[in-house]
Order: sequence, then C-alpha cells, then structure tokens
Amino acid sequence: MMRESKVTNLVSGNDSDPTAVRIALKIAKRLVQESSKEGFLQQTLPDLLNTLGSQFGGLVSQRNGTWDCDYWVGPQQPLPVGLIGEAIDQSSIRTSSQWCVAPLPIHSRIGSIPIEGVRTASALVIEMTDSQGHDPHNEELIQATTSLLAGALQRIHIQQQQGRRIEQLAAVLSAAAEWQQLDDDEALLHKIADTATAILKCERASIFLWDRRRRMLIGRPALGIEGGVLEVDDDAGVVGEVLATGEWKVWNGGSDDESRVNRKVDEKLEFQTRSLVAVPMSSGRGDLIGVFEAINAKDDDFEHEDAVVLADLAKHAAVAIESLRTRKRLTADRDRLVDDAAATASLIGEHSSVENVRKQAAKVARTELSVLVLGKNGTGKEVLARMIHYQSDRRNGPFIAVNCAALVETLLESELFGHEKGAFTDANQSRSGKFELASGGTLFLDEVGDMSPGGQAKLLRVLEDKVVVRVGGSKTIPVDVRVIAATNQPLESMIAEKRFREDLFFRLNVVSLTLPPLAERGNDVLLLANHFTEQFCYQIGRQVPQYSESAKDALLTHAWPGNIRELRNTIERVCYLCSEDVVGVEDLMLGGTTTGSTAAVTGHIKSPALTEATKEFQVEHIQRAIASCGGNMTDAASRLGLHRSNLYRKMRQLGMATSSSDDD
Ligand SMILES: Nc1ncnc2c1ncn2[C@@H]1O[C@H](COP(=O)(O)OP(=O)(O)OP(=O)(O)O)[C@@H](O)[C@H]1O
Repeated sequence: MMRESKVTNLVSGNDSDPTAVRIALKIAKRLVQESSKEGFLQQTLPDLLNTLGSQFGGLVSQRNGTWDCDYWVGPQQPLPVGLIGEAIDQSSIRTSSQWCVAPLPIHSRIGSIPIEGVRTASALVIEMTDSQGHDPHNEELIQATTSLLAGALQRIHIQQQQGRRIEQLAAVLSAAAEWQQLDDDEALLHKIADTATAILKCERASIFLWDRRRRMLIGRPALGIEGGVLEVDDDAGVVGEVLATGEWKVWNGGSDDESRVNRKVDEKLEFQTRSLVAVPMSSGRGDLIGVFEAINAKDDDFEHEDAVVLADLAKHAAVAIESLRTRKRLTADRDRLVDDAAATASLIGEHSSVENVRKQAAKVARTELSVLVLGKNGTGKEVLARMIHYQSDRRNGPFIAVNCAALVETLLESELFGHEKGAFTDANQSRSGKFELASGGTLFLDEVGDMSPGGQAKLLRVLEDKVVVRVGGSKTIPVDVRVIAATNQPLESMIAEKRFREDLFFRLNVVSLTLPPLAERGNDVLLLANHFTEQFCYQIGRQVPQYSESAKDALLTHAWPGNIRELRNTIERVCYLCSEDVVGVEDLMLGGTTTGSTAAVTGHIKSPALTEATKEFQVEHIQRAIASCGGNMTDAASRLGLHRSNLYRKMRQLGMATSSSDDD
C-alpha cells in the first residue's frame, strides 16, 4: 500500500518530498530523450544513485540462471548474489552492511498496453552505508524509484518491440511479394527459409509439410541432407507438439525440457539445436498443412514475439506454397488442353503438295507474319490455320475463327471490333470483339474475300494500327493478334474488278499457302478416309470396318467437289449406317461425280451427259437436304457440310432459285 501511494505521488508530482519529485522528473525527462535501454540507463542511473545518496551501484538481471549487469556505475565489484536472490524471492528490499537491493516489479501492462515477453528478474543494487540502507525514508524512496524505473524500462521495451514489429511486418510483406514471383517449388521453399532466418536472426529455418496419409512430416529445405529429403514422424518433438495442438511452441535449451526436442533430426542434419520456435501453417481453407520452424536464435533465446513474427511469415508462406501449387496445376491442365487441341489440328496427308504446305507452315509459324491460306471449300484451310497457331509461340493464347461471309457489314464490324452499350438498338451491354478476344493468340478470318468494302477498310486500319475502337466507342484498345486469313475466291481478279482492296491484300498476303483440292491429292483420299473411319468408329464405339477394293476405287475416282468436308461427311454416314465389316461401293452412296484425271486413269470417259447427271444429282441432293430441314437454309447448309453463303453460291451456280432476302 505504502509503495503504491508513494509511486502515485511521485508520478503525479503531489509528493511534498522534493527528492522524490526530482527523481520522478529525471526519469520522465530521460524517457522522452532516450529510446534504447542502454542509453536510458547510462543517462539516468548515475544521477539516480546520487540522488539516493550513493556513488556506486547498478541494474542487474538474471539470464540463464546467472546475474549480469545491465549497467553499472563505479568500479565493478563482486555482486551480492545471495542478497539479490533473497530480494527477488521475497519481492522486497534487502540490505546488508554494504548493499541495498531493490527488486524491480514486473508490470503486466502499461496503461492499456499488455507487456509481452519481459519476464526477466531485475534488481537495483546500490552500495551504501549501513545507516543509509536502514533509513525507512530512504527505503521508501528506493522502492518508489525501482517501480518508476521498471515502468520506464518496460515502456522502452514496448517501443522497441513495436518498432521492430513494424520493420518485421514490412520485411514480411516485401518477402511475400517476392515469393509470388517464383515458379519453382525448391526455390520458393529456400527463399521462405532464408527470409525467416534473416528476419528472426537465427541460424536455420525449415518448413515441414504434412503428409497426412503417411503420418510423416517432410522437412524442406533439408540443408545438409544427401538428396535433400528429411522425413520425420508427425508426432515427434516440438514440431509434433505444434501439429497435435495447432499452437506455436518455443523451446530454449537453457531452460526448457530437453526431452521435447527430436534429436534424431539433429543427427540426420549433423546440427545442434539450441533453441527453436515452431508455428502451425494452415491453408487458405484453414486446414493444417505443416509446421514452420526456426532454429538457434543468434542473440539470446527465442521469445513470444519471434513466434508472432514466424506465424505472420507462415501465413504468407502457406499462401505462396498453395498458389504455386494451384498455378502449376492450372498450367499442367492448360498444357494438356492445348496439346489435345493441337492434336486435332494436324494436317493429315502425304501428297507432296501437302508435305510442302506443312513445311512452309512450320517455318511461318515461328514468325509473326500474316498468312493468307488459299484453297477451295473444305480443303482444310481452317485446319491449317489452327496448325500454324499451335506451332507458334501463341499456342497458349486463344485461337478465334470468324467467318466473314456469314455476317452483314454492320454485324461484322461489331463482331470483330466489339461494341459499347447503346451503340445500336440491340446493344444492351458492352461486348468485346473477336480482335480483343484473340489478343495474345491468333484470329482466323475465313472467307475474307466475302468481306464488304467498308469492312475491308476497317480491317486494314486495325491491322496497321494494332488498336481497335469498339462500335459506338471512342477509346482505342490495343490488340496483340496474329491474323491468318483464308479465301476460296480469286483475290487478284477481284482486285482488278475493284471488289477487293489491293492494300489489304498486300497486308494479308505476306505469305500465302495453297491447299490443293482433294481430288488432286491421290492416295490422301484413302489416308483421310481411314483416319475419319477410325475417328467415327471410336466415337460410336464400333469395330473399324475395311473398305472393299471397289469402294477404294470409288473413293479415289470421285471428284470430291466438297473436298475433305464432303469426304468426312461421307465416312460419317458410312460409319453410322453401314454395319458390315466390309464397306462396299454401294454403301458409300457417292453419286456420279468422278475426277477427269482419275477417270482417264481408270478408263472412264467424262461426257457432257455425266456433267449433266452430276448437276442433276447435286440439285436433287440440295433440294432433299433443304426439304428435310423444313426449309431452314442454315441447317441444310450444315447438313451438306457447307457454309450458308457457299450453299447459296452453289445453288446459283446450279441455276437454282434462292430467295434474295436470305441471299447474303
Ligand atoms: N488435312 C486434314 N486432316 C484432317 N482433317 C481435315 C484435314 N483437312 C480438312 N479436314 C477436315 O475437313 C473439314 C473441313 O476442313 P476446314 O473447315 O478446315 O476446311 P476449309 O477449307 O476451311 O473450309 P471452308 O472454306 O468451307 O471454310 C473439317 O471437318 C476438318 O476437320
């Protein structure tokens, strides 16, 4: 009671004792000026001792069972260890003929701030005459002084702790940002461990990832271990304690139970653990994924604050480890999907013309050059464009195909460049165009010869400026797109007729690749027929049939006006409708067209009657398709394996009537 009132009076300055007031003022003044414990003691203690009537003495603290001087005024002397121990044990002043020892009280909080981690016993040791030491007034003053001194030192400790915490948090955040950049497991774990050793000022740090199934902890990085793998039972040592309780643990060799440490790990690592702090690591979902451990603090022991810092690091480390795992999984998934897609984009064929195209395509794929693919309908222009994309550095980006013939000018513009909300009547919301969607990848512009003059002008501008402006918008949006265009139209004669822009032609036609009609590819017909047969039979789950010799002949002599698309459709029909093990010529239902060249080889004579018959067959075939689709031209075109615009073109060629409103 007496001590509390004295302290209160000292601090509030109400005490009438001028010495007490002087002491309080000195401590308060120094507290404002000094932020380190050493500086504060150096500046304050000589004066304080003097005020208390002594020249010599100091502040002592217990570390690892022995008493050390924090600061000593005057010549160093053997410490009165017995008297100090007595004073600490009884929490009161003890005096001898030479010494007066006053224990410093341990405050658990200063104001509303809890004091963590300071549990060291300290005492003020003052050399004084016998009469001074037994003077009750002086004793009261000493007690009050120690209380103020303890408060001041603990405030300094808190300030230092807070300063260190701010520095540590900044270091943790900048390390975490660096970790996110790494994409190698081993490098990440090493970096995390290095960060922990630097921030906690310790010798080593390890992450123990929990293999629940095997009930093992895998320590990484396992420095000093051959092969770099350290495995320990998940219930062993301090790390096991953390895993079992989900709470951090500190172990300091000088004071804590030796049996808690798993010395087997030391043996494996040829290392001596003297102190350690270990904290749990949890995933974003809160599951325990392992333990993060720091070993051998360089200064003193590990304290509660070290566990707090390590726990901060562990949170960020768990996020970095998990996000790297997720990134790796996503990359592997993407690579698998890209590989699957690339496999479907291989240009099947052994004909020299196809070999040639394949070689040129492989060369051009590695460049950013614009490519124009020429060839009749169904010859595989889109397949070739995809192949170039998947062989290029853009293979992980999108491949977007647009059929320029399928859209009227206004729609094409919004399709390619996007539009802003309200740009036209149906534009209820903003939409990205295909150029934006293809950014980082390849844009395939099919039937580019069918593009309107307005569309051609806009396309040219985008190709030159590499930016798009959405319809109804004003902002320019940069696009990084490789364009591959294709057409079955004779662009050069269209240029002469002013139906295609010459400047656009030169922009698109940096490299041109031409795919030959199927009928000119000799045995490729059988190669492709076998490929499609296997593909469809696999899809249906049926046995792959053989083709009779006459069927093979028919496949080789057919004119294939619809090229590979027609062949694919024919084989699809055969696979679904012919259940025999051997496909005969009648199962092919090929109709009458045969190629001139092969007809000559096989002895057939191409006569006007045959051409007429072919025409009739085509007219009937188209009429049947339209009728079976209830007049829906889009469905009929897709049933015939044609694009809608090509169906109209074909119908016009055959002299069939088309409704003009549908005809664009
Ligand atoms: N070399 C090839 N290997 C395998 N399949 C192919 C090959 N060439 C074309 N095909 C197949 O034939 C069909 C038509 O091919 P694609 O669409 O690439 O031709 P296209 O020339 O672009 O046609 P269009 O001019 O009508 O747009 C597709 O089903 C495609 O998968």
